Amino acid sequence: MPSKGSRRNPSGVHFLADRRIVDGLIESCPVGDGDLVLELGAGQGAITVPLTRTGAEVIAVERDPEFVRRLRARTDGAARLRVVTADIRTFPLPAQRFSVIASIPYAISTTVLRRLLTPHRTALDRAALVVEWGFAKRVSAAVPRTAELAWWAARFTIRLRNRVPARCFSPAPRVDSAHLVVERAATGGRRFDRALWTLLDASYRAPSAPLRQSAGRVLPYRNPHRVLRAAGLDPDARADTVRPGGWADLARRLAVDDTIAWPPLPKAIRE
Ligand SMILES: C[S@@+](CC[C@H](N)C(=O)[O-])C[C@H]1O[C@@H](n2cnc3c(N)ncnc32)[C@H](O)[C@@H]1O
Repeated sequence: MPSKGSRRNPSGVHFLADRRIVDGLIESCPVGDGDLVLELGAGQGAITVPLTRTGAEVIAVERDPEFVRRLRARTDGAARLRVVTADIRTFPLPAQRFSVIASIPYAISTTVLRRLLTPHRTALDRAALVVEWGFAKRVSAAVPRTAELAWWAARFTIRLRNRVPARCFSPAPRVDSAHLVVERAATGGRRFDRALWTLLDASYRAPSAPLRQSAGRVLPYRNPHRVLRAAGLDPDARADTVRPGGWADLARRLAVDDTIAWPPLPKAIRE
């Protein structure tokens, strides 16, 4: 969502105007009775209203008081809906498991994904998101470009489901968007997280170095070849060519080796 308004679009907001996109989002992230779902940037309710029919408990967050007023009027009487006037960059996220279904503002996509995916104790289960097309390509790339993207992709599967053409919004933005699906992957607890982050941090500091050298720096083994090969990784490959599943496999193997004392996670990942 381009943030600057224009004469044609004073609020700068692009509302979803294609019901098939909304239905597809909800279908890709099934929620129902007993589930908690957050909508981040609810606008005037294009997604909120169909969400109220799923039976899930819905928290719709929107910072624009006028949109909140209209949304409350439109959903008056919806039993399991809470419409909250808040900033999604600071709104406290639930400690209990939750899903997110939302068309998030382009300008703060990284901030929103970081809040949802970076903390190692995040309670996010699944998400179906409409995001800007280029952003979706970056976060769902088979080979992540940064340690943070690799951290996200090793702990969650992130799939670009389909293109959402600009014409599906009113008014239409300048660029297309994408429907992104995020699902928690089976990982392995605190030691897994520590091993994973330590490997990623070391490797992405020297992304063009061979894996045996960069990962080898944090492995206590004199010869890291064997453990890398056992995880299906080529010790001579560049560290920044490893796929998220490869990092996860390696971290899982190393996490069970009690002789390794992994450093604590940095503050940015603990919180
Ligand atoms: C792309 S629009 C989506 C609106 C609606 N969900 C839809 O699909 O039609 C994003 C919404 O996020 C709201 N928004 C932008 N920045 C926000 C923030 N920091 N906190 C809360 N809401 C925000 C905008 O006011 C807008 O309603």
